[in-house]
Amino acid sequence: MKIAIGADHGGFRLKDDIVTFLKELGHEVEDFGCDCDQSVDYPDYAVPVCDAVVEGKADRGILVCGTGIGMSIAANKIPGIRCALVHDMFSAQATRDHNDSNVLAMGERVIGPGLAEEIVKIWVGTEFSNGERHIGRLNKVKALEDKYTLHP
Ligand SMILES: O=C(CO)[C@H](O)[C@H](O)[C@H](O)COP(=O)(O)O
Repeated sequence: MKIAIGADHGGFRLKDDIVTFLKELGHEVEDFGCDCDQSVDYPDYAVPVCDAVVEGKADRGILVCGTGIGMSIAANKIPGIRCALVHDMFSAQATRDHNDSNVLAMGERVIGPGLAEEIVKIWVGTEFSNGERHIGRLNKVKALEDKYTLHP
């Protein structure tokens, strides 16, 4: 799988750990930064990761900031992105199974690398269930994108 990844200054250490972990699992990773603790703005790193997913240049995306919240808020503004903020293994499985989430957000200031790696492993390895009820709900989410997207 090809995975795009990005972080702000609050998440780059965990992001770097996840990059190494994903490569060990045999995945291709495109790292959009950042790479140091100089203060940056999370939307600037959410956008290139999400663009890569929406444009089909990456299969999935992973975003890390201090809490994962800022990244998830920014990512979910982008049509086509279903970003899940996850800090437990049950939700990692459920959000793939039920929501077909294509971006995972986590917070370096919330969880440690051991749990984050378990979450990534489950999230990357779980397929969408294709359940009829879930497809119907996702279609309603897509309809919201159309309804609330500003058209010039
Ligand atoms: O957006 C966030 C919180 O919802 C992220 O966790 C950021 O990483 C955090 O806000 C950065 O905070 P800092 O005080 O500027 O380091």
